[in-house]
Amino acid sequence: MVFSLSKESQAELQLFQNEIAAANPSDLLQFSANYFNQRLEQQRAFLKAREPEFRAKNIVLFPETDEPLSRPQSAQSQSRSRSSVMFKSPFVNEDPHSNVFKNGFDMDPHEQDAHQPLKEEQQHGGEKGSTPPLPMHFNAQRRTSVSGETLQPNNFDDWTPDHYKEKSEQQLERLEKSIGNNFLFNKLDSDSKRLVINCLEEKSVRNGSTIIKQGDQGDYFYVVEQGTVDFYVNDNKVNSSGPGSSFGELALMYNSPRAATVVATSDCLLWALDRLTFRKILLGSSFKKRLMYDDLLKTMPVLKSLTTYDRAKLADALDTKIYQPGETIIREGDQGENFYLIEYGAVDVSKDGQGVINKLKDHDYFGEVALLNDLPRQATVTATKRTKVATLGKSGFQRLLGPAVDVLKLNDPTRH
Ligand SMILES: Nc1ncnc2c1ncn2[C@@H]1O[C@@H]2COP(=O)(O)O[C@H]2[C@H]1O
Repeated sequence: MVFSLSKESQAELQLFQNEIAAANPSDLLQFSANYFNQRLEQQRAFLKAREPEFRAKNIVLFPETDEPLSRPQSAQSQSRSRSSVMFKSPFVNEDPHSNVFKNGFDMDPHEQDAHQPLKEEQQHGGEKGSTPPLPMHFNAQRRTSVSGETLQPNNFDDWTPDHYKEKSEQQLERLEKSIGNNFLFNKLDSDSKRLVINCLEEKSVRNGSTIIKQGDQGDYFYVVEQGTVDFYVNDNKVNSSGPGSSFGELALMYNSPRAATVVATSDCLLWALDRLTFRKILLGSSFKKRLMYDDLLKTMPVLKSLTTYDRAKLADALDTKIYQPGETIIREGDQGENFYLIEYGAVDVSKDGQGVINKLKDHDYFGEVALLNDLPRQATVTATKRTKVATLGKSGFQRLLGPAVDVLKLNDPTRH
């Protein structure tokens, strides 16, 4: 028998496959559990935000029992205890003549007749302002959590976005122009992007006002539409930024006090996203690399001197690579382009005529000598086990390692 997957299932699997390819997870099952948990939470969040619309149509999203969705039933369909309905993503450009949608669920063709009462909604579900149809056997009350990772968001089963408000066409147009291309939003799928945009609150701030005070608890994450801001750590100015930039993520990511004071240096127009929506929607996608590399960077002795902010910026610039036993990672005499941090595995460092001169393992680093001294590679590095490394390009190495560069210089094996 040949099983064929619906286009929706194929699209969902493709997304998942892309995520795996990008993350190269060492614990595939935990990664998968977290990934699908997050997808489910995002879908719930979106539906919860629009619950009043469903209620107005007598559709109960959150039934008391573990039964699937209850809905107004025709005499014909009342005898059926379980039913399937179609979830059309309201965030994508759907073809009104098709019942297959990106990031949504399609109707099981054998079950269509059993759902006359929903037909009208199914037909109009993609139009702006209409109530989105639901996935098959949907019950928003079921628990979603499966995570075992330290930085996973809290349990949000009881979470409803507090500040959800559909933006006007005019606001959407402005947002699209000003922050639509910001890297934070580009990484979101269309459902999540729309949810985040509708949870943003507009804030006008006068020149000279303090927007964030170092040491305070984190409440909002900010994106700058207009104006400029300065950052101060312990009263020393460390940074400035302007339109299109964002700030205030660290305290929300790490549940830590604000790491800097932020002061407006002109009248500013900001968009603020509340802590829970940030953690729920943005954290797992736009700040994924930071979550992914956080444990590695925190435990690397050479990076001990970096602040949370430095580590976050460093993580943004890292890429992952896996090498098989016997593979050459660096060849003596080549030009140096990358610095390497070993997440796990083992490598031999060897020199022509001398053989193996060093053995490195988890949380060691290599590739710094050529970059520090602007020299060709001084040794060959070969994986002796399956080895996962985080790589940092030359410009990132010079910009982002901050005080860790002094430690690298002190440890430079060619220095003496
Ligand atoms: N050098 C810096 N150190 C710490 N935070 C900084 C720095 N430069 C900019 N920031 C931003 O200032 C924000 C203050 O609030 P958070 O700690 O939540 O997140 C911080 C960062 O987004």
